[in-house]
Amino acid sequence: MSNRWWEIVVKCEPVMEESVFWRLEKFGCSGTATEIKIWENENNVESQSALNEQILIRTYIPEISTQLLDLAALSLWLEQDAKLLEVSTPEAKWHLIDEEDWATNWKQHWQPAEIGDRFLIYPAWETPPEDSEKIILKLDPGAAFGTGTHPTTQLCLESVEMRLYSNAETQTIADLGCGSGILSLGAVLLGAKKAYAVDTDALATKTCRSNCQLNEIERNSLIVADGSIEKLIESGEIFDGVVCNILADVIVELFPQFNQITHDKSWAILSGILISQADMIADVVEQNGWTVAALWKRKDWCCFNIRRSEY
Ligand SMILES: C[S@@+](CC[C@H](N)C(=O)[O-])C[C@H]1O[C@@H](n2cnc3c(N)ncnc32)[C@H](O)[C@@H]1O
Repeated sequence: MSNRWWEIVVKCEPVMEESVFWRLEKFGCSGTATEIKIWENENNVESQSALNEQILIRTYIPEISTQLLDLAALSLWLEQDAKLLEVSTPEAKWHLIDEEDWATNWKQHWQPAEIGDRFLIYPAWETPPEDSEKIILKLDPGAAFGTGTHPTTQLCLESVEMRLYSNAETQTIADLGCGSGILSLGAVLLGAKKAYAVDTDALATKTCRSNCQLNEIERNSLIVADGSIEKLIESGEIFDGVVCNILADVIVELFPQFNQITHDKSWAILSGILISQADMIADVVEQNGWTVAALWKRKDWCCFNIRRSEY
């Protein structure tokens, strides 16, 4: 049976070879190989003839075992390793290879899973039980992120459950970087008044819309739009809660605009953040007048529960 693999290519200085191999092995890659390449050092104007020897390390990991967020984390770890060795930052690139039979294979591996106390995530192609006490959230994530298998999604959905525990029907939610829509769907299924989901990836918003239909969500209860925080600002809505599971660097960029879409008692859930990036996020949160209420961790990842008021 064939499936899709990520081909990861790291270009780095030869001195990093061992540490890159170790890092890739720890990440779960197999079949790692090195090619020696010599590039002209275009940045070195003074010595036009100087050559910059770099190596290419090529490796593979099944798509089923990793997600884009993990690959971004890998890239960050490589950058940190290079800093420790005091060499230039390696360039890591990845792409998917071989699509044959992928969907079938992936569907066999993705099974229904409980998240938090209330949710049972069900693949669209399976028949959910009729007598479950859980809220059944049906998903066909397609190519979008958000099956519920990633720790950051789980942490966010558990936080949404906690936030909406007693007052769901009063809450309007923004889902910034919605992917499959799992977080805003979860909020609406918990009884939230309304949710707005945005994503810069048109495939994600398309998937989110079809997941709304799958879960029989009324059109006005979950609005989906292509774009980012500017779409939420344009909506003119002031949100009681914002969920945002994107990479830390993107959160840092977007967070100063959170005050334009929230009121002074709003809350937010931030994830997609490596534990090593928590201090950076806490600083940005506090600099913008928000308070960190709780920090949850799972594996290498963390999730911030924050609020605008001080109490
Ligand atoms: C890690 S996924 C999260 C998906 C889902 N919310 C979850 O928790 O599983 C991040 C999503 O954010 C989207 N994204 C990345 N940068 C963005 C930005 N600046 N504004 C809006 N969405 C963005 C990506 O396309 C991706 O679908």
